[in-house]
Amino acid sequence: MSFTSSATYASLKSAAEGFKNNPKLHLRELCGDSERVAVLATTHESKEGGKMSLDYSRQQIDLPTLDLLFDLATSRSLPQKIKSLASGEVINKTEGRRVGHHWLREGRTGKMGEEVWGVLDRVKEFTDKVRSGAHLGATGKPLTNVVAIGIGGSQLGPEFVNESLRADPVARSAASGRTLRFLANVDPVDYHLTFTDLDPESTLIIIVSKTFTTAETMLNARTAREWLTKGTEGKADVKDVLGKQFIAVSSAVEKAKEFGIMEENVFGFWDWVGGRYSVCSSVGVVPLSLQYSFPVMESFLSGANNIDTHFFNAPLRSNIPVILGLLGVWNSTFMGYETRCLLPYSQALKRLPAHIQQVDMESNGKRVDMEGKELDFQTGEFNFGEPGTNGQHSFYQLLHQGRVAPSDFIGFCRSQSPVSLPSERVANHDELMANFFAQPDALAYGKTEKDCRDEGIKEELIPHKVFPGNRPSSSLLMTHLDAFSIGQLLAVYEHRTAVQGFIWGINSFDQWGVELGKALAGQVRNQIMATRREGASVAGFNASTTNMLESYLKQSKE
Ligand SMILES: O=P(O)(O)OC[C@H]1O[C@H](O)[C@H](O)[C@@H](O)[C@@H]1O
Repeated sequence: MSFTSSATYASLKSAAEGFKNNPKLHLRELCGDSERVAVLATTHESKEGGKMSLDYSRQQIDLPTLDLLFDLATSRSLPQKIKSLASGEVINKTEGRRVGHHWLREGRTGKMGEEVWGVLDRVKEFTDKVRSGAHLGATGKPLTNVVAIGIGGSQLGPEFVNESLRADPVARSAASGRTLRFLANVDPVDYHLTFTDLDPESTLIIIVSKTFTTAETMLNARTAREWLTKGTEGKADVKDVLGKQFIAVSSAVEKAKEFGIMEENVFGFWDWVGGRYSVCSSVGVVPLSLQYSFPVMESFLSGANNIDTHFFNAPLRSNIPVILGLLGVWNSTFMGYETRCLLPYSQALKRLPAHIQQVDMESNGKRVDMEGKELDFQTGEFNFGEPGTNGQHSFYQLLHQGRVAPSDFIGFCRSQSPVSLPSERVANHDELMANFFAQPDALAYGKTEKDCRDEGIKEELIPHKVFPGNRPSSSLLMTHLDAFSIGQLLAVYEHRTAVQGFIWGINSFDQWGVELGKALAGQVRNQIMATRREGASVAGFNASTTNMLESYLKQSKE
């Protein structure tokens, strides 16, 4: 039976209708029910990560709706689908692949332990040698600068983890004297900003590409190779420079070799690791171990594994990724909210929203079900976010008085870098967290006309100062943010995405929607080349593109 013709779908649809414009089901009322609040909360605890507490009492659900959501999970065979993911069935059917990013963090005794650790042992050996100075650049200088060139999943995950670790005391001290930069955009400005102040003799370049065909990455790779060889010209043999300072991470080892990278300099991974799920493979572990040391990355992998185990084993009602995924489906499919926000109250998580944007939108923005049948409902959400408190001074106006965007607030009990001034009423981290606790309530409760009158607000200003409230959010409170808990957080959001895809009945693990634009860009590239080299006139495009392209070719200089 199709998703939308099932009885559970109909019940949830009518439950959602009941929540609209019903003052009795306003969050102000629901949040006052302490019994309900106690049910809509769960905690996952681990020795290394401390507590991860999820409170979803500010979601527009009551207890009967919650039961319906768990019925939906069962009727959509969620437990069986989670099992198929864990056991390695070919669930990415359009690409004929298994989905095994969780195997990357299972440890030596895991299902793919031998293969995974075959690579990880090499990564450890290589990164230890670079960090200790046993492996030097071609002119004998220590390789203290690393540039990782990659885009999409080959950049966003590693960049998010890099930002998250920068202020962690253990990682920070391990990174002392080292720099790690990422180059993603094919825009030459990005290349310029990345390389301009680096010394080629002390720079190690990593080309990160699962396919080793991505146009942007390949052009940046050729450009960086040129920078490296020019910058060391006359000081060392080119072969030696490339052999010691130019390495690759890819699942297409042959292609990397064809590009000119020596086999011993290629760190592989497998086709069962999707690009956007690859940060736990060499994609993340090579650059981040160079920066922060292999043991730090091992701890990150253990954190992700800790949540994999939770996801694969915990009952649905206390399973954090399952609950978050069901809430995602509830808010988008039934309540009709098309957007959602990820709001970490942590500067270290400033790139988490960007990473999860790819994980989620590239996975679940689909138009057909697993069998290729066109869907009669929308899947996926627009995801965006910024760290708090910055977002509060930017787009929260819309969240409070404009459109509704269900939000996930993430906060930590301890700061990575505490600051406390004796002259201040609270420590700086407490000030941050005061906002973490206040904003969800402001969104949920709002401010009524009566509240405004009681405050003595002038009558004509009251409409402007009313907050409707009833804006849903969840809060995730964790003990601290370190390599382990970063891994946990990553896995929570990876699995949330899978849950939503499983419920919707789509393939969350392919991404055919990125291909068309790439193909058209190829046609434009050929035209630009023909015009620049042979003066060929623009042909084969629609009137709009022809006009704009002609204008571009006229105005731009090569
Ligand atoms: O790692 P690569 O093969 O270079 O791919 C880089 C990225 O580009 C593709 O277009 C996909 O949409 C992404 O999922 C992928 O992460």
